[in-house]
Amino acid sequence: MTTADRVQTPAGTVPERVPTVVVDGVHIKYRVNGGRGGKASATAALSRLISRKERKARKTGKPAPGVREVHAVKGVTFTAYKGEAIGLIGSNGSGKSTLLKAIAGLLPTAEGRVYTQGQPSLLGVNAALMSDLTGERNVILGGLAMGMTRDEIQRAYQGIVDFSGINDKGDFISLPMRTYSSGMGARLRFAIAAAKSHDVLLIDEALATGDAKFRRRSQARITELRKEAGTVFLVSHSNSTITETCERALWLEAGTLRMDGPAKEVVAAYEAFTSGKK
Ligand SMILES: Nc1ncnc2c1ncn2[C@@H]1O[C@H](COP(=O)(O)OP(=O)(O)OP(=O)(O)O)[C@@H](O)[C@H]1O
Repeated sequence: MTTADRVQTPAGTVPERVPTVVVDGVHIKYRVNGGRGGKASATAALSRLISRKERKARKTGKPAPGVREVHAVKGVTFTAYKGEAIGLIGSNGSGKSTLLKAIAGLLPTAEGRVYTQGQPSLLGVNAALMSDLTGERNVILGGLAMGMTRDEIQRAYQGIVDFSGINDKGDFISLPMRTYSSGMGARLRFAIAAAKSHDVLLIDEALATGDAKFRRRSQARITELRKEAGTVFLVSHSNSTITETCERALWLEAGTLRMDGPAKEVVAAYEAFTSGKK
């Protein structure tokens, strides 16, 4: 632990801040096949797969002809600490979801490193639940995917259903998830993820689709999760959700970190930027 990890409080005590996520000069690039002049056809793609140029490009790390590169995150650096809830804000396509996926270990970095303490869990709008299975089966599936035992899931089951509010207006939990509205699906996914304590919980827009009552429940649960020793990251386009849920915010714009600081200050600067853009 270095002195940089300790903060001098006004009372003169020096509490230890435990870093949970360190993002160090991270660049993330996507490679997209296809583009112009029929090069995106299946035949062209297949021939590229076996072409010498492609193989050579892979060796040199440069994109092959017909492969476009999207530089989504450009040299982002920050440290997150235990007990923090951090909001990620920024315009569409600024790299928020990409950064979250990299912290979750789902995307490789082109440059730089991501270090995490403990197991990161990404809760996205598209979290891997099965739309043909009932909500009930998905609660079990989601619980198992998070490493819970069947007994633990059974004990948590009613709490998850109540938290999600899925059954508030009838017995929807026994219907396939494909019959749910996007808000209902997002609420169930959040309720499943919130049933367990996480070292690092990454939430991508899940709260935006809920109604006011559900948002209040979620905010209360996020506060508890932070107390249970975790770090929470929350991507949202709702500035009020960010200021109500997080005390720190990171503002990404075009892949770079524009600002990192107290959520209220960062959101105010971002709002000034977006209103000035109109
Ligand atoms: N699978 C992908 N393949 C290629 N490019 C991608 C892919 N996913 C995202 N991108 C590109 O990476 C950049 C960052 O996208 P990302 O989804 O991380 O932004 P975001 O800030 O989460 O956006 P939004 O607020 O619209 O959800 C964009 O230019 C986007 O087009």
